[in-house]
Amino acid sequence: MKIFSAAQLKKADELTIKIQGITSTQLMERAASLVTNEIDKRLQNADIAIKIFCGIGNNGGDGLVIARQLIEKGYRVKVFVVNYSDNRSQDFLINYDRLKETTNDWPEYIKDEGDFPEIDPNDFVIDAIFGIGLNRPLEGWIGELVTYINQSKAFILAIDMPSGLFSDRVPAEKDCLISANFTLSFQTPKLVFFLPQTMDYVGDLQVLDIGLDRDFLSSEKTNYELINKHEARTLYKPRKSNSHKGNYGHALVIGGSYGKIGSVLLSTKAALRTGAGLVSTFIPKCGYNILQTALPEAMVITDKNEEKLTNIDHRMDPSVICFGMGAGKDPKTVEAFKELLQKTEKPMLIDADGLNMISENQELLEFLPKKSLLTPHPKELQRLIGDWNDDFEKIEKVQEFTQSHDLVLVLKGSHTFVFGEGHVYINNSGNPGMATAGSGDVLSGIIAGLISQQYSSLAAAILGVYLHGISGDIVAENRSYQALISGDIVENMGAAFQALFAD
Ligand SMILES: NC(=O)C1=CN([C@@H]2O[C@H](COP(=O)(O)OP(=O)(O)OC[C@H]3O[C@@H](n4cnc5c(N)ncnc54)[C@H](OP(=O)(O)O)[C@@H]3O)[C@@H](O)[C@H]2O)[C@H](O)CC1
Ligand SMILES: [K+]
Repeated sequence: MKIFSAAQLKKADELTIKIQGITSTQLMERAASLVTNEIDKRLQNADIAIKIFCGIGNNGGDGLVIARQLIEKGYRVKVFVVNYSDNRSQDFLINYDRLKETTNDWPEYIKDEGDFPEIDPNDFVIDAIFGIGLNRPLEGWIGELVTYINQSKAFILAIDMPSGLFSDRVPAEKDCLISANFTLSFQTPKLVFFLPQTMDYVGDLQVLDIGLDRDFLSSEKTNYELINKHEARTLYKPRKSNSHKGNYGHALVIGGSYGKIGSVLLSTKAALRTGAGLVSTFIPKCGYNILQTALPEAMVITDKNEEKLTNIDHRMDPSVICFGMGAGKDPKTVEAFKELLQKTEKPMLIDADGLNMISENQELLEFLPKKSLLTPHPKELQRLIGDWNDDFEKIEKVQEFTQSHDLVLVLKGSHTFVFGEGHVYINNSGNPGMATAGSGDVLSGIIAGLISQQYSSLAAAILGVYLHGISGDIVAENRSYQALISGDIVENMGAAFQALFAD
């Protein structure tokens, strides 16, 4: 699902009105009706006090339509106009009059702190104060009102955007903005719904298709795409029955050091569970019996050193090398990594200590094969490209870094972001239970397992991240977040592939 900017959505709005021969009032009615239906579905005529705070623009207009429709369905609704300006949008005015024809309980006006209404923790608050038209931080009493609403502890549903949240920048420390329990947003999600600094203001999210012009939505260019099942499914390559393990490549996982052999085991098993034809590992001698016992399906080559990697003489021509997990940072290992880079042409996946070695020896970057994949978590990223002021600057820095070195970068997080070929793919599977030891090793193995099967680095990263998340969701469903361990993600890869095609 593409992610558009506020300006692009406004353009879509205007185009839709023209092409479909409707008025903006009819489009507002259509959009707001979808919200009313979602509310009605969940409330089931519950006798709950609904308090709708309406701005004076079209977000407010939505709120007025929702109020009228909920009143017509018999709900107990009270409307407050947040009178932060004397301008009124056309559609606000039209719906203000329509609301007054529907009820004798006319909207109350809020003009300053003195007008703030009582809000009970059991109330259901609808935030229709600002949407994508927000163009400056909330000032004075408007900011106070938003803070007051948050402090009420009432359930807050935000329409289109939590008020005070910009669609194109993170809020300043002092900014006031609605902290919604739920956001119903129109047509496409906004980038700020997925950034670490802003996603918590959104709460649970549902995107409502308000029928904006399809041609515009499919032809309009954007660098950001949300990856759900539909997008992941299009990347999947079915298997021919007439095939053999050679068709699915031979991955080589290189890593491990004394006491950290488990990470290599997790990556190797994940690559096999993802469908790699053959997987070999190159590890220090201390890991030999462990690997051969724990995973008979994998082959093992050992370094001459007992405890760490000192000379990676693998004598193979692997489809893909996955390097770094558990490798440690001994100078001899760094030297061995450098020699490995210099003799490898095919894209490599570099994770964990491999990333830290590059961070501490940036000259290694020039030896990285093109289209190689880096899979940092935020801390490893900071060591690699330096710090950033906010999530937008972070995205710009990663974009610049990946394009200048022709790399793919997987930035792990509650929404993992995949950067490649100038685009940003935002993963929409996974859960907090996956923040557990070894989860990153498993992800690296999954991605390497896909590259081994001739997926491009970028496709393997996008599909691999999605499947990793789906597998984790299946585990969390059956075992809870707390009990999820990374080996479960490996074991549930089959169910993840099946889930890709379940409707
Ligand atoms: N296609 C769609 O997505 C549809 C969206 N709809 C809804 O329309 C809003 C966007 O409505 P808009 O009128 O453009 O803007 P807002 O309602 O968000 O804001 C109203 C005006 O408020 C002023 N403003 C902005 N920031 C502040 C601030 N910090 N303090 C005070 N006032 C502020 C600004 O006007 P100015 O003249 O002051 O600049 C805004 O214009 C969208 O979010 C949806 O809810 C349609 O209903 C259906 C289609
Ligand atoms: K809003």
